[in-house]
Amino acid sequence: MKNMEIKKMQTKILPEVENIILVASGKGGVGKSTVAVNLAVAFMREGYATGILDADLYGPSVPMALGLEDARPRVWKENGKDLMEPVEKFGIKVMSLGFLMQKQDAVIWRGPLASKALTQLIENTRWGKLDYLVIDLPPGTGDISITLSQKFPGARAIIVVTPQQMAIADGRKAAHMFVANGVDIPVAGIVENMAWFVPEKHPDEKYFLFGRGGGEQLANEYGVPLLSQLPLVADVCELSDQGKNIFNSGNAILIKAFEELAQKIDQVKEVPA
Ligand SMILES: Nc1ncnc2c1ncn2[C@@H]1O[C@H](COP(=O)(O)OP(=O)(O)OP(=O)(O)O)[C@@H](O)[C@H]1O
Repeated sequence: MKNMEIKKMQTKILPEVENIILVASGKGGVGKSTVAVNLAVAFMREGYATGILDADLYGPSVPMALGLEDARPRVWKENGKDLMEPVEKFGIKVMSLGFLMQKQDAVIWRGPLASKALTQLIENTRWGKLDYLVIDLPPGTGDISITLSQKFPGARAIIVVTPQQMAIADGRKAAHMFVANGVDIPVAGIVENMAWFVPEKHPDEKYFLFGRGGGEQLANEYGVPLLSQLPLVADVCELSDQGKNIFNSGNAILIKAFEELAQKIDQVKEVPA
């Protein structure tokens, strides 16, 4: 399919969004939401109008990572439809099903219902004009991720993995999801999170706690770039617990890594034909 046709299909659903980046992982806990949130902030800092959609219906962690647990979007009716305005934080527009649920609610929808709820969330949110919409997918390769990938044929994906071999096997499934099931989403590259640990008092030492080379191996297998290797830093966990982002940390390595990640993704805007 030609670039223009792909763009046109995407345009129908979100006409005012220029670029969609799907952030995926083969399994939970690898740092997918952390990467999605901080990538969105990095795009905003590059001067782009940016939004983030938390599509992880079963464990929406974006509101917490942004300190927005109690936020509620403005909702109004138009032509019988409930429309919503995203919540703003750090200059980015944020939408999550978490905003519409009580904290103790557990989402027990099965696939088709969950996909329908998400579709409504996407279509009824008034994002306004955006250069980038970052979508934090649920972990794994379930219905929601596949439905969403089919909805946005003009999107690009990044896959977050940790360096160990087991994680690579999961990352491979995520990468495969974007080329199978009638989905044809280009994988922009791999992000290896928790690649190594650097003790604060010994910044020259690197400890490869979870093995090494996994991100590179997956990137080579799929012929895509290894976009970034992010170290394991205690700050990350503490910051997200406090609703802060990497750019509040003063951690020069992480700040540079996210700036470069946003710039690399931005350099290759065109969808390959
Ligand atoms: N580079 C890092 N260094 C230290 N802690 C990290 C790093 N990346 C993520 N974390 C922490 O690991 C935990 C899991 O991260 P996160 O919620 O982003 O993972 P996830 O892949 O989105 O998981 P899930 O899909 O299950 O929600 C969080 O507490 C987060 O703060």
